[in-house]
Amino acid sequence: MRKLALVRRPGPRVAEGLVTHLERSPVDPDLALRQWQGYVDALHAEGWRTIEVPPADDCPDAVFVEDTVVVYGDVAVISRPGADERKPETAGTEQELRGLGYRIEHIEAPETLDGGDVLKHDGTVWVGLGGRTTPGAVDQLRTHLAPLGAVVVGVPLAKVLHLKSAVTALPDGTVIGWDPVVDDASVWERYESVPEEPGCHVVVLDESTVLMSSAAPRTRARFEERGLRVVAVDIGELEKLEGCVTCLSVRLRGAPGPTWDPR
Ligand SMILES: CN(C)C(=N)NCCC[C@H](N)C(=O)O
Repeated sequence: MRKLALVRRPGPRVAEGLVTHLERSPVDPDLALRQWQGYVDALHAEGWRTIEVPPADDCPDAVFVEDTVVVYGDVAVISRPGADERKPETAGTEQELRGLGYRIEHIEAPETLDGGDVLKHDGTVWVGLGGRTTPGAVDQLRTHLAPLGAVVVGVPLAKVLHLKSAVTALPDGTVIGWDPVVDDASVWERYESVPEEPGCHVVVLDESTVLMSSAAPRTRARFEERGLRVVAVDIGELEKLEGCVTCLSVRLRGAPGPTWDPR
């Protein structure tokens, strides 16, 4: 697996980020930046290289770079974020992925899609249909990804911001979720619930390693019991803005395109 990820450092207005399903609590921008740096350092320590997307400092939520794109194989589908404040965030991501040789597609108006609603595993792409992503955008995504063999499935989402606020997948494909915010766990053949909300978000670093929040120690212990190695990071300031570990990067694991330039 190629270990390369896009990240975007938090801007000066990060504390003004959107909150939808949480009570707003004060965010310390300096601590948020240090925690983001800790996340990036953890990726580097695990052998990942990172590329910083140019800042979008007028957009408080720009650090949640995952929401700006869906990358599958050599295609990058640039999102059209559901929140108007976030729409300008996509330009920098597009510029970076175009430079890397990805084939660029777009979610077109009036439809909207946030990358945080998209969970991929082994050829299946589940897309949460909640407050940010529309059914028409799921159809557009299917049009772009079906030629690559992906099966794109819309799933209900009412209780949280994004699909990946509720569920993510372990390296073996087991989907893990925090039951109180999962609308319909029967969507997944292999589903397991975890005991803590921040525990349902993992970033797969390799076949036996996951990155997760340090705010879920009981879930961490469970993952370790099943033989996974866990890298835990404190991203508390970003969690106050409904962020999680997945939102802070776009992992570029797919097959390189014909014009791929590893830089
Ligand atoms: C999987 N998740 C949760 C994400 N990919 N993104 C989180 C975005 C949070 C931001 N304050 C917002 O409201 O847009």
